[in-house]
Amino acid sequence: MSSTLPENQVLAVRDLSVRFYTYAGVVHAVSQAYLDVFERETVALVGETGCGKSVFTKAITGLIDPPGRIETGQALFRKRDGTIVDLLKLSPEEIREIRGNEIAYIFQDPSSSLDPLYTAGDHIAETILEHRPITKDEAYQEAVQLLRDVLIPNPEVRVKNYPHELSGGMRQRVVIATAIANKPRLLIADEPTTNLDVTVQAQILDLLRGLKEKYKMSLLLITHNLGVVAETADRVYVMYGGRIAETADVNTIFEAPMHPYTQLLLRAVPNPLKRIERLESIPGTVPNLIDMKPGCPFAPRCPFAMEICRKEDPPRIDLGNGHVVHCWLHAKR
Ligand SMILES: Nc1ncnc2c1ncn2[C@@H]1O[C@H](COP(=O)(O)OP(=O)(O)OP(=O)(O)O)[C@@H](O)[C@H]1O
Ligand code: NI
Repeated sequence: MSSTLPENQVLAVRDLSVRFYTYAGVVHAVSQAYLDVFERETVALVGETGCGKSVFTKAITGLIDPPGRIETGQALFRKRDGTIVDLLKLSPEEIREIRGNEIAYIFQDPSSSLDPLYTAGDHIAETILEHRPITKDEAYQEAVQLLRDVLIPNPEVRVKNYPHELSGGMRQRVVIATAIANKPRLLIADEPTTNLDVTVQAQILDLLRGLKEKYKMSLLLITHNLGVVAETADRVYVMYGGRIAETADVNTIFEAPMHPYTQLLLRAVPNPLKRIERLESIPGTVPNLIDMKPGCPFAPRCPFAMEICRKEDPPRIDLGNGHVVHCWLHAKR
């Protein structure tokens, strides 16, 4: 692939493979994965636990540590100044300059991203001062404004609060305020509502949607929750066993899914807007990604699996309008 991007594209990941070299064997966490994010869109990455969602997004933000290794891939990113960089080729200093700045990351476990010894304001100001040459006073003033943006009441008071003085929902709002402190072009949110109660979940999602518009960001949302996908996403990538199984716009995914895994996911949650459930209701177990053999990772659970599915990696079938499925069932024979 060349190192240019269409003007409205923020991110293009191609052929990303990440492995972990463990004593138990080689974990094929992500294999030949890809993803596009265009300006101001919300992209959802969905799939069962352990399918590689977090490793995928950590890889493109330089957060894979040994024994993990990026084996192949390219992740082109358009910076604010218009230049295009391959995130996978940057030095640790260069990627640190982008992370928390042009690309912000909300981690799966929000409580662990706040240090109990620092106030809400400290967290936000630190992120600002890491990337921008302004004074400490100015950074704390911005922190108050950011807390207001994430709809925390009495931000002048809250800015001085320590994490233990805040509720779970408030803590997540502080995490979000920190993430948007430098006006990122791309916000990656990894299960941003896990461990929050249902009403707070809805508020946090509303907040993210509002901030995305206000700050003109793109949002890459990792989730198990199809209700969240239906309400929030423009386009969807379904992952299974470290691979992309299917991608399409959100309506196509819900109305005309082509991959048997996507179809089963939707059957497990008949009305995604009404019944918000996790995706664990499909028979069989999630694949073991250790020492994977060729063939479709879903074949052992697939009701339609054919002989070839167990032997050869599925082909990429382009159905048009951005709908792509990786499945032997749809190959021309
Ligand atoms: N540091 C590590 N060492 C070894 N294996 C790892 C490491 N980190 C992740 N893995 C493995 O990589 C695979 C993908 O993990 P990942 O965390 O990306 O899944 P996920 O889709 O984000 O799951 P969840 O929905 O539970 O967050 C899993 O098999 C996991 O065990
Ligand atoms: Ni994860």
